[in-house]
Amino acid sequence: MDQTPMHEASLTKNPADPRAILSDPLLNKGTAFTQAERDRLGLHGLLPSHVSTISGQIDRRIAVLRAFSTPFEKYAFLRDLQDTNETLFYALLAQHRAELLPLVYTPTVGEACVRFSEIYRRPRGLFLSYPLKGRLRQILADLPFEDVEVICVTDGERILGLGDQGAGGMGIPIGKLSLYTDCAGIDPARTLPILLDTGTDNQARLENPLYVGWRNRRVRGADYDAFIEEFVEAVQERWPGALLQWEDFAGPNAVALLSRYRDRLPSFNDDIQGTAATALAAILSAERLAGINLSQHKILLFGAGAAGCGIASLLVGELEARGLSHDAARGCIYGVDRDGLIIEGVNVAIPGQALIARPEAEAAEWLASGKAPGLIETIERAQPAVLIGTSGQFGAFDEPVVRAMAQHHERPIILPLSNPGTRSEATAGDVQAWSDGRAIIGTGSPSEGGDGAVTQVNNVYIFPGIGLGALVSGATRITEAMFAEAAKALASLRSEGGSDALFPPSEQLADVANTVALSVCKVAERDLGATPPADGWENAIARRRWVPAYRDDLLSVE
Ligand SMILES: NC(=O)c1ccc[n+]([C@@H]2O[C@H](COP(=O)([O-])OP(=O)(O)OC[C@H]3O[C@@H](n4cnc5c(N)ncnc54)[C@H](O)[C@@H]3O)[C@@H](O)[C@H]2O)c1
Ligand SMILES: O=C(O)C[C@H](O)C(=O)O
Ligand SMILES: [Mg+2]
Repeated sequence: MDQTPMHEASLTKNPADPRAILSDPLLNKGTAFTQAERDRLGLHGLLPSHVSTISGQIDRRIAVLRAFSTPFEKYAFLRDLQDTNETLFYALLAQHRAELLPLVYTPTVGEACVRFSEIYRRPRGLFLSYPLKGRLRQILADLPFEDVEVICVTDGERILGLGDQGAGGMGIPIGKLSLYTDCAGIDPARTLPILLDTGTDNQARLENPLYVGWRNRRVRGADYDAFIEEFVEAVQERWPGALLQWEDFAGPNAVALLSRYRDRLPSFNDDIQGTAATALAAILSAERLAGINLSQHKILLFGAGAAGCGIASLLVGELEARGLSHDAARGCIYGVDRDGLIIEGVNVAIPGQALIARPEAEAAEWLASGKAPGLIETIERAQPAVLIGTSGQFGAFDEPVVRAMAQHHERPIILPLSNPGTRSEATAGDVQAWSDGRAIIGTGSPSEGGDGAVTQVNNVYIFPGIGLGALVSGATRITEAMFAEAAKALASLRSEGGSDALFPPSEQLADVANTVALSVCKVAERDLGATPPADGWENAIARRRWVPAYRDDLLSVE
């Protein structure tokens, strides 16, 4: 006997089931289906009577969203909208970007990753779990994701500063790709979030009966590497030329995967390279605001992991470009990690730290106490003009630290970049208060407790434009020069209006993405031989933009 439930049977037996269009988030218009569409597509009865416009829908959705009391509830509401009506989701986001960005992205996306299993409802993107090893090629070949242009992938091990979230990490690629569409106008049908589920070492997740991921400790070493290799080969075969963004991998894997794959496909690590360009742009803006010359000052990086070492590397390149020798450029940068000031031969923990390790001879006096100096001691000795936090250590920039920074500089530049706010080295309000309002401040997450002059220094100012520029120019590689130029392009957007803002406000992220994309296209033309279209890169960038408007060709869909 046929055991198929009746509603499923009728769905499969009738491919023209009118409900199919309502459950396709890229085609669904909800109450905005016109009477003619309802007639033609057989939607009468399936929708309430009122025929809305997209602007009416936006007004209704934003009113409903504002009635929720917590950011997490609002996040779940927005994700649900994204999974049911993607056009409306992006139209809403474009119209209310400043309000919604902190919900679909940092900081709320962090809580959403921690609580991912509680709100998991519908499939989005790909979960490729380790037990599928050996089958990835076939799985990708069989799935109906055609024309994918941008992939964001994580294994969930370093989700913001919140550590290992296993499969819950999927929230991050979903959020990043939402911004590829919102800011850079990449067609959502051409984006693909991927979670490589190689297990989790988060005991709470492993023990939680609700956890939706693969309940296994993390696969490591050669087995892990082979799985990633299989994944990359499968991606290259299925979507040749697609851009692959590595996101929120734990430090050592982040560095290793970038160096293994950066020359094999258009690919970059957002936490290393996107963050570096963002931080450099913030420093270039702040330098002009403070009226200083960076090459005559010291910069202190607190937390020299993937992000910190990426920033160091791009900074050294910038200082060299200004005429400093390699050693002089390195000498401008100090790194303090969990074992104090990073000193050659003493406490270099990862290869990237070697670039900024202080020579042992120079540090001999400092080591007299038998221990590498900590943050405050390093500030007192080096008197840096810039302090950057990528440590994930909440409150590490305390009052003595900020006061020490403010003692030697009229306008100290203080950038607690760790996310989310619960992992930030300092709040903007505290930095303002402890520096008597003199500090130039940028925080990774939207600032809480600061006034209007605090900039969100987050790689969302860079990665959408990098991706857009790479796609428009057809770049086969994402190069360091692209990040250096992107940083300069972003810094050039600082308004000279007298405010302390380092970047334009988030409302302008679409313009920012265009500017960054243009700088990438120019580097692709100069260094990779990309050919500009006859009417120039700007027009090519503008032409590419997907806009969140309902399709008006549904009446002709067969
Ligand atoms: N604002 C942004 O755009 C942005 C971008 C990337 C990363 N981040 C944030 O930066 C943080 C770090 O990211 P990552 O990818 O570099 O991670 P990571 O794990 O590679 O690096 C963190 C570093 O901090 C060090 N650290 C830990 N405890 C410390 C302590 N008590 N004192 C000094 N150093 C300590 C670790 O040893 C490690 O070197 C995260 O919170 C992340 O959210 C922000
Ligand atoms: O995701 C963000 O908000 C920025 C960055 O990529 C991070 O990992 O913190
Ligand atoms: Mg990240």
